[in-house]
Amino acid sequence: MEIVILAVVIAVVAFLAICGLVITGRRKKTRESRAAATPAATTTAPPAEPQVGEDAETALEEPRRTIEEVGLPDTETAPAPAAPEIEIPEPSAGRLVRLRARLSRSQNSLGKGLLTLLSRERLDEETWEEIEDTLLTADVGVAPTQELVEALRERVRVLGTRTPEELRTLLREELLKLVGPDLDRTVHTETRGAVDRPGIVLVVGVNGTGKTTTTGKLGRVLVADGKSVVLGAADTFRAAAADQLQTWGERVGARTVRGPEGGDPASVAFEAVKEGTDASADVVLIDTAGRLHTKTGLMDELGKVKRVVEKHGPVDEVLLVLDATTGQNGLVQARVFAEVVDITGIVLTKLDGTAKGGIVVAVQRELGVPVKLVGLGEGADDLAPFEPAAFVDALIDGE
Ligand SMILES: Nc1nc2c(ncn2[C@@H]2O[C@H](COP(=O)(O)OP(=O)(O)OP(=O)(O)O)[C@@H](O)[C@H]2O)c(=O)[nH]1
Repeated sequence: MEIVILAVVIAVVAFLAICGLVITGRRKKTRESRAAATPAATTTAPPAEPQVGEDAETALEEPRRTIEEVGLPDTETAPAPAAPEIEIPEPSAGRLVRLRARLSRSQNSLGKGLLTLLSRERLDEETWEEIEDTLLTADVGVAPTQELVEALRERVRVLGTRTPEELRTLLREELLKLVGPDLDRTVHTETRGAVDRPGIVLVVGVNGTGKTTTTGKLGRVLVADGKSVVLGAADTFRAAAADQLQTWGERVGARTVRGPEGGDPASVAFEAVKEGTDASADVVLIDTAGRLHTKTGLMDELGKVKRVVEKHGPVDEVLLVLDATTGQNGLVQARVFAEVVDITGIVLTKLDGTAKGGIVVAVQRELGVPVKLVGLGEGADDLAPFEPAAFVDALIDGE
């Protein structure tokens, strides 16, 4: 009997031991699988709220490489920086006709306005006054306006009948007379006489009128005409102006001579002509500074540039750049510059952005110097030789 009891106790103990082992094993498995899931959640999902201070999570960083482990780029096989591409500028002939839409868009009020007034049933005193006002608003200037109105009145009176076609022809002829169809508008880029040096062109004007841009664009016109050009960045007061000019030059393969910022503009101008001569270039274009602080200051600066350059020989062209949108203010600037240097030609920029095309007439009268070039946009080839007939046609015909 005792033996039977002992056997039952052993059996019960053995059963309990087996059950205990199975439960422990299951718990362990559950813990392991939870542990496996947890790290993945902390690395990928961002914390719901940003945490700061001690609560902040430490940034997870990639293992850093030491300097020895970081390889240097293979300089021998790395591609060399591409040389800037040389552009082929558009030929300058006929540009005004091609860009005429730009002009007429902004000048509509002048030509169209005049034709509408002239086509009225009765050309009474009031109408003639309105015609005068239209011309004055377009900055034609007082004296030229009176001349035009008088000439038109007389011709309309003599003509008697007046069809729209006749009126258009009359207006065209009278406007053309004012603009001056016979003035010499050649930009003189060639040396006079048998001298072995490049033509010298000085570009002057108040900063912001488009002087540097015009110098760059003119360089392109000359390159398009088959000439070799050296640019002189004598506007040393603004480093960006020299950079700007150099960029223009690089685009057409023209070299730019520049000096240190704040350096002597005259010495840069002198060097530019010297380099142009040594390189047998056809033309040297010199961009000058136009700080209109005082007339004497300007006179000193520009006068010196001109004098120093003239050690190489006479300057062939002095172009004054004027912003057409500045109206009367442009005329005041023109007067000051004309007292300081002998201007031989005018460049009117931003004619695409103004309805005051009459400034062409006014400024020519003021200085007795022809408009030779006009700026009709910010594009590289938007500088056009000025052609009076194409200009007047654009005023009258509009778009
Ligand atoms: N719409 C229009 N913009 C022009 C024309 N000519 C020049 N500009 C713009 O006028 C701005 C001034 O031109 P710049 O050439 O920098 O003027 P700047 O007189 O040389 O002035 P600095 O460089 O300060 O000496 C630029 O944004 C030109 O693109 C033009 O004919 N039409």
